[in-house]
Amino acid sequence: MLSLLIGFSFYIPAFIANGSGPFVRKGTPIDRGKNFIDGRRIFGDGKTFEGLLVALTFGTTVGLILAKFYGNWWIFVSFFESLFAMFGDMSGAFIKRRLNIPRGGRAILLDQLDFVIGATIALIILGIQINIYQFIFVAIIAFLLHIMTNDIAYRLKIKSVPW
Ligand SMILES: CC(C)=CCC/C(C)=C/CC/C(C)=C/CC/C(C)=C/COC[C@@H](COP(=O)(O)O)OC/C=C(\C)CC/C=C(\C)CC/C=C(\C)CCC=C(C)C
Ligand SMILES: Nc1ccn([C@@H]2O[C@H](COP(=O)(O)OP(=O)(O)OP(=O)(O)O)[C@@H](O)[C@H]2O)c(=O)n1
Ligand SMILES: [Mg+2]
Repeated sequence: MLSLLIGFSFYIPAFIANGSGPFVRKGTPIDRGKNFIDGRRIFGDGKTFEGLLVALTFGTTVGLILAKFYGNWWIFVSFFESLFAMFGDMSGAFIKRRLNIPRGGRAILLDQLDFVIGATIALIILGIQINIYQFIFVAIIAFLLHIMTNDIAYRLKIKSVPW
């Protein structure tokens, strides 16, 4: 059980990074409004440079706390993990646009896990061992937390959709 909690703690920067993006209401779309070859937006207006910046700032900041437990290089790990979490979030948006799901449209599992997959890739690149049980545990927690926090964010008017 302890190993599951330690595995979960590795993902806190990604959670905070993904959770802080929505505080940016209007921003500069990363795809600059351009369309992909299929005539639909590359990412859509939900992926902005400002959101990326806020996500990286908060994700890296939480690394200062993790560094107390895991050593200073976790400040870099948190930055790198937050960056990949946001790449995962952008990949999720890219896939949703290809599937003709509009910005803010629902994509169960993809919405909840896109940033977790991105963060996992970052941890693997950095050689941080995550076993399958830890990954499944984090994926379940992220799925549940995502549904709950999106509901809260919707009620708080932070998000225009509750997912
Ligand atoms: C992770 C740990 C150690 C504890 C979690 C404790 C907990 C359950 C806190 C409740 C969170 C809360 C009160 C949220 C308020 C509403 C909110 C700001 C939600 C964020 O937006 C929803 C969603 C957007 O996802 P999407 O872009 O993919 O649609 O955020 C995704 C949610 C998660 C990744 C699950 C984890 C969420 C958190 C750890 C808390 C939310 C993060 C913040 C409040 C960021 C802190 C930064 C600022 C600017 C205050
Ligand atoms: N790189 C990012 C990621 C998120 N956000 C903000 O956070 C909100 C919620 O993020 P998310 O749910 O991932 O985007 P959606 O609006 O659902 O758009 P999509 O369908 O493309 O996921 C977005 O609307 C946007 O305002 C942002 O500005 N920049
Ligand atoms: Mg979404």
